[in-house]
Amino acid sequence: MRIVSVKQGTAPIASAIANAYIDFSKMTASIVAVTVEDAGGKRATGYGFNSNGRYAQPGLLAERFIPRLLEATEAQVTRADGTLSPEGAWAVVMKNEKPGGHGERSVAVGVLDMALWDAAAKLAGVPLWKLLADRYNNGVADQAAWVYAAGGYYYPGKGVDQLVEEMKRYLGMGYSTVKMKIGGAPGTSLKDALAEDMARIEAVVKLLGGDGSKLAVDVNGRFGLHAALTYAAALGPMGLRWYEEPLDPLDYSTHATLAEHYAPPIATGENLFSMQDARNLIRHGGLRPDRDILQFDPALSYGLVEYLRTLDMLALHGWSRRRCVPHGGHQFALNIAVGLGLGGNESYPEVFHPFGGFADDVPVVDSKVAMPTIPGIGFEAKNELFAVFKTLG
Ligand SMILES: O=C([O-])CC(=O)C(=O)O
Ligand SMILES: [Mg+2]
Repeated sequence: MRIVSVKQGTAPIASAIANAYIDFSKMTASIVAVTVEDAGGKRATGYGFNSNGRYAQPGLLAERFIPRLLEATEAQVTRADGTLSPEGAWAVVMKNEKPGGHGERSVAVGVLDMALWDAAAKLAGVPLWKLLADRYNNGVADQAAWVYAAGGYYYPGKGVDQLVEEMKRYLGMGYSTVKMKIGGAPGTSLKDALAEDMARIEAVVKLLGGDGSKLAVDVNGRFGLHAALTYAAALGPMGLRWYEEPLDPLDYSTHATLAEHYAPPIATGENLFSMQDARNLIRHGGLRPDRDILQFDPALSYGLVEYLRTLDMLALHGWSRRRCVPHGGHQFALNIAVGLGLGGNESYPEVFHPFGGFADDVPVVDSKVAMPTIPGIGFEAKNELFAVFKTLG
């Protein structure tokens, strides 16, 4: 195996939406194309991008990670059976990088990792979910992935009626579980913010036939312990699907305190970018393996090579993979969910296009989505996204 070329670009995913912590008015994503050639001269180009929420990483890619990948020897990127080794490539790009302090280099490495897995599956002539099932899951893949519709963002002039209309559209698309943002009411007291959010939440739960277990709410890490507990007291009786990122993602002991006071599921992890950070959450966050949801996003956190380490760590700590529902609503995590037997995947029916969303013409039925059978991650079956990759030449 030989790395032939690596190209990178930056694509906009800006929009007027906001969560409780940031708006997306200047959001960008890195895109890469990695061309690989096997010993028989067969070439494949894999594509990668970074998940929403972190900006494009052109500097880190150009200065460190792409040059290292281009300098990799054939032996370094080849497995014993002659196939492409994303693990070997990972070790090459991470050479001379100290542990800890992950910053956003995990985002840059994740973009390359995604492209390498896409190329590996294309060279093998199989969809990535199948390659993963065969290599790491005893050949067992799920038939489909459970997906939920994430949205319910704050948007200028958006009131409760528009929020309910948006959620109604998701139900019409085949989703049965939806997610909305909370905790973002600007400039109000905690009491007023809670009253406003409860009105929004109650309107959506009413649309869901009164079934709170079909609604997740997402704070995007905005609350401190007092606000998190105040909301927890109000949300508890509603039996929501989960209460997401109520606290700063790195404040583990405060999660443990919240978990003592809030019995229904808590979800977090989308802003933890390494196996070690994930392990600290598991060790110190007081989360409960029988109900809580782990949202580590392989595209933001050094890619699938690192995510495999995270899954091993979870197994050692007695956590099932079914508790993992990655953040990011992208096809990469969808392949991982199906091929490795996770609990499901996020989906963004109306935001973060064209990076969010799955293959064209694959309908969501009963909140489940099946996988295309084309080789690789499936980008070629998603026209709008593939058009963006084609700009790399
Ligand atoms: O709004 C965001 O940053 C995305 C997010 O939290 C999610 O999809 O769970
Ligand atoms: Mg979130």
